[in-house]
Amino acid sequence: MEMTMRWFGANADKVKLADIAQVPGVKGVVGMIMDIPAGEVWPKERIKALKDEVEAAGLTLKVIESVNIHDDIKIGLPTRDKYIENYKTTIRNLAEFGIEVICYNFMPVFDWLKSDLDYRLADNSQTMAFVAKDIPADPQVIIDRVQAADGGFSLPGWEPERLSEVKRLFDAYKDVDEAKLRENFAYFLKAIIPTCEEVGIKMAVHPDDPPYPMFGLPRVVKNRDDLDWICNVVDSPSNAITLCTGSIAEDPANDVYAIMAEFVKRDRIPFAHVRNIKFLPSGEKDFYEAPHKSEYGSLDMHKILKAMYDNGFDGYIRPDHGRMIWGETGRPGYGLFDRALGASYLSGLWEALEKADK
Ligand SMILES: O=C(O)[C@@H](O)[C@@H](O)[C@H](O)[C@H](O)CO
Repeated sequence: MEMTMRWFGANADKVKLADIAQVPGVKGVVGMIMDIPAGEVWPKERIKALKDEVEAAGLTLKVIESVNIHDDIKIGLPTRDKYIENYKTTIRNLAEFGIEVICYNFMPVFDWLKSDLDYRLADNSQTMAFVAKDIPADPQVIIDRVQAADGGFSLPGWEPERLSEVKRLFDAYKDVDEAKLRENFAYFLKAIIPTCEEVGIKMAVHPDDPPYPMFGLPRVVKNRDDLDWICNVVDSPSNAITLCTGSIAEDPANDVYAIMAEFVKRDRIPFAHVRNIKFLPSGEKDFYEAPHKSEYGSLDMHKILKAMYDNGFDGYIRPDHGRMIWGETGRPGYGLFDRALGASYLSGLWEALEKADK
């Protein structure tokens, strides 16, 4: 297991690499080049510059999150082949600089969705929440809300230039139902996984967040059976999963512990986002993002890490969204302090699992 933290790049993150390097247990960063639009090739010199910068801080760069998938691929337009070729070039370029895992998602239009980016806990820490009745019927309302609360940092998957086109995008998806989205997903995987195998990269899909349809858009990475379908559609260790415990557990019907155990055992989880959520009494699927430690949320983090440990997990972990605490401001979910506490806590649990085993 190697502990990492996500970093958005010097121009896009308030958190400094030097600060991440001081977090006990954290060995690497999960990197990103925010200004390359989905569909374009990541040039070698940009990747090299990122890697050099990360390594100069004493950290490793083995995981990229995300190389986003152009909507034309998800919609299945004829232009998709051009974007798939670009994606393959990016895979080759990343492999050349030692990248092992690419995290991505296959959600139409939006990345993750929350109703509240400034949800206050009793201790006045600031977190994010999903309360179904507060999700407006008009997606534009939620876009405006996210952009008003993003702390001045465009949130991953919520880049203003894409979302300005949201009406056109919704229209383009009108004939894409779940079966069609799956077909387009299979087409994409069949095209890129041979390249991944050749260069030694694992593509690791992130579960839909939340793991059920939103705004009438289909979703196909929602539960155990979807993950099984993905693993089987191209049966290769290069076709893998970023298991995000928070996202998958947002549907109480999903057994996060069993899903983790099964897919680690099948050697399909090279990267995990480990976070806790706390269900709210207001609705079956309402929750807020809790501090990582088990006692604050609805998930048992020891049980999650034990499912990973017992089944031979040897990939990368990162703490996930943290609260804003101690006066910190910045990109919602991605401050330094609470994620550092999360990383430390998860590392401690992992040490205990290792020692109990000896
Ligand atoms: O919620 C988050 O912040 C992340 O987990 C996602 O933005 C994640 O990076 C993507 O869904 C993967 O492409």
